[in-house]
Amino acid sequence: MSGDSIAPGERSLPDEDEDEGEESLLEVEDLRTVFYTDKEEIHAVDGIDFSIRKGETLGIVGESGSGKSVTARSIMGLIKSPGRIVGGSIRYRGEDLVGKSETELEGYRGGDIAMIFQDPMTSLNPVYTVGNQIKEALDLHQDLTGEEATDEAARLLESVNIPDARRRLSEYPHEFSGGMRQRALIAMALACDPDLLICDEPTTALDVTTQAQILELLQEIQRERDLAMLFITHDIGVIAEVADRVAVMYAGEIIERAAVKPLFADPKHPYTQGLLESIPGRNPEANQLHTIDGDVPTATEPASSCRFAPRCPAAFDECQKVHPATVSVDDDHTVSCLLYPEADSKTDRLAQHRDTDEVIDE
Ligand SMILES: Nc1ncnc2c1ncn2[C@@H]1O[C@H](COP(=O)(O)OP(=O)(O)OP(=O)(O)O)[C@@H](O)[C@H]1O
Ligand code: NI
Repeated sequence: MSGDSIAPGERSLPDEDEDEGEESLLEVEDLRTVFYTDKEEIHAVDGIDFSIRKGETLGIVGESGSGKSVTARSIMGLIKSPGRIVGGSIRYRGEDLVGKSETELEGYRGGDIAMIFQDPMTSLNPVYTVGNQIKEALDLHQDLTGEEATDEAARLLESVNIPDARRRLSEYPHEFSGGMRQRALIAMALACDPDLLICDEPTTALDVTTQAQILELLQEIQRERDLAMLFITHDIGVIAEVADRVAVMYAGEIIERAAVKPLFADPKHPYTQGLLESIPGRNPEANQLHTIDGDVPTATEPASSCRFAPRCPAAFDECQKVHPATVSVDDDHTVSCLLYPEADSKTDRLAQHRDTDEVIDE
């Protein structure tokens, strides 16, 4: 069903973006989402850029409050008052989703783009059987009804490894265990036949064994269906298992972006380095688990400094005064930190960061 929602006709072609324009399914550019509360403005997502290519998994990792869920909800068109997308674009197959009507967005949601949340109970309706809920999605998105829909629903439950699938169609969500519910939710998402699956902490509420099984299942499904995935987690260890590319978020910004291998082998940002040190077993000499002291600050105004500076072991005076620009340190590896470009003198670096909103090349 992909592409159906994009009507043919006369419209200007989307900008071909650099080298990845053709294969990018989703391109997010300078996205800004603000919550206007009685007390303050919260810049929950503050100018982020990333893209997801067909069939790949982009992991977004960051501590609690860094803006991961608001990013996901912005893409899904689920930001409600007092929140608002105030800038940037979210292009899906070249079409900007920002500014689309609720009806148009409903066409994408669950159709082209599906989402799985941390707590399956909030997405499953307790008063309908699991089978009915999957069949409703099949009716809505694949025009399947009656016997055909029942067969397909059973097949979907089997495909997410729920034993005795046909019988379990007539059970209610509360009769399923936590892991089974998450599987049922994945089946529901698949009933929409999406091209992009957004997973917001899908395994956080599960025990370790179930978590591993669900991660494996998601990867299997992705390979089979050539799905693109946006995988959100606070656990950088999980990222290593599922992601092809990674975006590290901090206080509304993406502070480092790279393919998973270079990010783990050679993290550039002190925050990323700190997150990696917190993985148990990664640093055998450490006799206690390293954690970064303090919390993610709430961004209540546009950034005029490095928001990580107060917690950063490498911070110097200017970090409190200059907002770091994005530096390209390698092919498809960027970092937003005044320590880069590494080869330049401190004076040169600061001048570049002060002067530019564009990417600085190393
Ligand atoms: N409806 C809302 N009203 C006001 N502020 C909000 C709202 N939703 C999110 N925020 C704020 O936006 C910021 C980012 O929140 P978000 O939920 O995206 O964080 P997160 O990275 O997903 O964290 P977690 O790992 O805890 O889920 C936080 O400061 C949060 O308080
Ligand atoms: Ni979240």
